[in-house]
Amino acid sequence: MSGPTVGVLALQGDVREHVAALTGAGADARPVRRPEELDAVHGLVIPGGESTTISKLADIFELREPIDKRIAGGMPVYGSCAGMIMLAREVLDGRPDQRGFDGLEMTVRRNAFGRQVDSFEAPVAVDGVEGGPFHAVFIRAPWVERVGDGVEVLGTVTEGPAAGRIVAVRQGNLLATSFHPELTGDLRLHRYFVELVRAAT
Ligand SMILES: NC(=O)CC[C@H](N)C(=O)O
Repeated sequence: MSGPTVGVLALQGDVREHVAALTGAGADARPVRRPEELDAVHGLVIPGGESTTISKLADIFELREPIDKRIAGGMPVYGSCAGMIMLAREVLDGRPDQRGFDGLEMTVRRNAFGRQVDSFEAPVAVDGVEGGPFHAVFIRAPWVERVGDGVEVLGTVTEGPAAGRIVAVRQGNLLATSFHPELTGDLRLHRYFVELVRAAT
């Protein structure tokens, strides 16, 4: 059986890595830059990168409204790092003009881990994903400061100065992680997402 068609929002960020990970996870993966390309996919990944830039380009490429509509219609979306910020209803320490999609009922803090741990790696177990903790890579990552009703916390940092911080969440078909599984060759999270897309299609 061929896999579901999954797009990667290709405005800015590590698009190629997500396309490769999704392909490895069995999806028919492709970049999405135009509304017509969005129409052709059953799920969408918002990559890591720079959320302020992605926000600006989403308006310029006229993708904001179509993406919000697809989210409202139940399309599965997975955001990693900047993608998590783009999927949050509220952003702390964001730029005043940046705006996310109508995504998860949560508040994220941008660049939350601060200078000392700007970039770091830590084991993170994700509920629903078997095989032990992820070797999670954080690069100027956000954390989740508050979750609303209906948002499931799937993973927290378990050691070091950031212990206890929420870094993986899910609300219905929306999934977000502070870290970048697309950079470590661990396909489990992309497989989990591709299954979600398959189930929703
Ligand atoms: N690795 C990343 O995606 C970094 C996110 C970036 N700091 C932002 O605010 O969008």
